[in-house]
Amino acid sequence: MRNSIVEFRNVSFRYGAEEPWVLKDCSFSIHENEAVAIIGHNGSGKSTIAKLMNGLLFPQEGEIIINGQRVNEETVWDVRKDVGMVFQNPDNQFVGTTVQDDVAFGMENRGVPRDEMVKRIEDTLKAVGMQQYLMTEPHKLSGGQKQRVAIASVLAIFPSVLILDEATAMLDPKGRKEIMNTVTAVQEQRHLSLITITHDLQEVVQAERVIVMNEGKIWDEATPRGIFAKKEELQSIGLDVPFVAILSEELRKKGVPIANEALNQDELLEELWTSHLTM
Ligand SMILES: Nc1ncnc2c1ncn2[C@@H]1O[C@H](COP(=O)(O)OP(=O)(O)OP(=O)(O)O)[C@@H](O)[C@H]1O
Repeated sequence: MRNSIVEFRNVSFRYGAEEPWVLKDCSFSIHENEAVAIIGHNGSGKSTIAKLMNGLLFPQEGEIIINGQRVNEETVWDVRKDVGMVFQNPDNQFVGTTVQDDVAFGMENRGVPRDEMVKRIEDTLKAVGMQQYLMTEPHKLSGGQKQRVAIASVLAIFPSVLILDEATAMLDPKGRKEIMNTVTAVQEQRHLSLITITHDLQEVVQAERVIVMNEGKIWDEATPRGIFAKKEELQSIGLDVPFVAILSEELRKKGVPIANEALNQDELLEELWTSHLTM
């Protein structure tokens, strides 16, 4: 069993005493080197969870433990070293005038020695395929390149957890795929826990586990296969399911014996081939 890196224990949160509860009694864990997707309808509380994880917000009830440490005003700077976040809009995440300055910024704030900084800038930009853009001004980069630099800036702090909060939402399908491939490679290399908050079904399918939020509560958590088997229930809470899952269901209704839930085209073809052999 892998160690748990993030633990939410009966967490409830609201943005003000007069505001409605945004999260109510949420408990879950995320383990070392685990890739988890958090999904849910708009306003279900996903981004709030991300902000609670790195101490941008604090819960009114319950507790959040990151790497064994309870998140509060005293531990928040340690926690932020451990939990890196990349947001949706790359233009809001730049502070440096060159790519190099930008990656250096977070390290400067944390007092990383200069030689070490130079090494980390080189290593992290290489990890995200941006080493040739060291001196480029960020506004000259494409959306996907900007997100790669934002990821490098976070990785340079050596977090244990990387949160992507709709970080690929502004990219085209190719750009999304490239970013996710890069992040997956980095996750494996650095044994990171990866939390992807997303509406993109392809990203959900890539996760080991999916946490489904509905109206501020955890509605379910399971593997992508387990989650997408509940097609109608998911649709009833405003969520999409992959097209192959809908197609499989329709084929089943027409009498095609598809035994296992398919998550992509290749798996569905395999299922159809197997059922053809047994018919
Ligand atoms: N700063 C804020 N002040 C007051 N209410 C807020 C604030 N930020 C978010 N909320 C409310 O909290 C609820 C949850 O918002 P949150 O952004 O966590 O949802 P989400 O699941 O990430 O949504 P989306 O998929 O649209 O990004 C929403 O009802 C939202 O209006």
